[in-house]
Amino acid sequence: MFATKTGAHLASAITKSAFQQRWSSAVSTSYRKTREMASLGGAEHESPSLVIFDKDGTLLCFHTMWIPWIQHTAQSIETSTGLVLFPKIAQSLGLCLAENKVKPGLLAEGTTGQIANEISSLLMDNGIKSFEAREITNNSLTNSYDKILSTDLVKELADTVALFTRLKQHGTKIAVCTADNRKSSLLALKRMNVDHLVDMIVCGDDKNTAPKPSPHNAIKICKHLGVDQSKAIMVGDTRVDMEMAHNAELGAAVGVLSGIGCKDHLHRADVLLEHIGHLVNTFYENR
Ligand SMILES: O=C(O)COP(=O)(O)O
Repeated sequence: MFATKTGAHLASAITKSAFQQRWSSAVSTSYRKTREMASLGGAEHESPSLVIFDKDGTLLCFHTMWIPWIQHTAQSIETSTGLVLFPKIAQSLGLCLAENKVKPGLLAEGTTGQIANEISSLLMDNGIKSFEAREITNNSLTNSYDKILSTDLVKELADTVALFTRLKQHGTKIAVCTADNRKSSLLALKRMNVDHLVDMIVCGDDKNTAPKPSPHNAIKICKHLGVDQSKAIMVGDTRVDMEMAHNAELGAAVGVLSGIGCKDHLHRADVLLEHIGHLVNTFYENR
């Protein structure tokens, strides 16, 4: 019902702003067609029953929170080891120091567990024993977490309260599926004033979960909320968000350009939006 697989390639030949207009109209046309066909067949147009949101880069500005986090972590590791490692850590996780921007990579797409493994391996490659490497990494990551949680590094990318309220008025369930830990995810949703509007949250450090792009978490959310996978859509800013949606056979993979991924990185998106503020216009008949 939500599959709007219009060609991502259409975009490549046109300029950015023209591209954005063309792309959204191409998407709407295709989506309209799907709806028209559905109503010709006597079926009512159906809006998504569930929207699964990625958190960082989709609801919140990625860079505002995660650049200070990795900077604190690297600083603490350098203090513990006496080695200059920040450039190597940045490179291995996908932080571009020249632009001070997070690029696609583990920092943007991985869980804290995956990031910890990467940093530990890097410390071992630099002569630190395995046990010590893990201990230094874990302590540095935890201290850095505590540091950023005590500051207000939540920068919203759209009016989340308005969007979530609108979705609820349409009877749509809302879930958040993030690589981030539960503690900071809950705090972020609370700071955004939307914690009471979210039906389910799946986080990177939850038991019985699997990192994106595994379909596991998306399927788990659909089952728990009693929604058929084809009636759910996934909204995210990275390749793994799009791949999780396809792997779980969700109704649509919706890419947003407000985070890490550019249009090339998000080439598997069925629908590409500037930011989540355009979601209702794209997917709902009565806005
Ligand atoms: O915590 C991260 O690194 C990414 O989190 P996200 O899955 O919400 O984008």
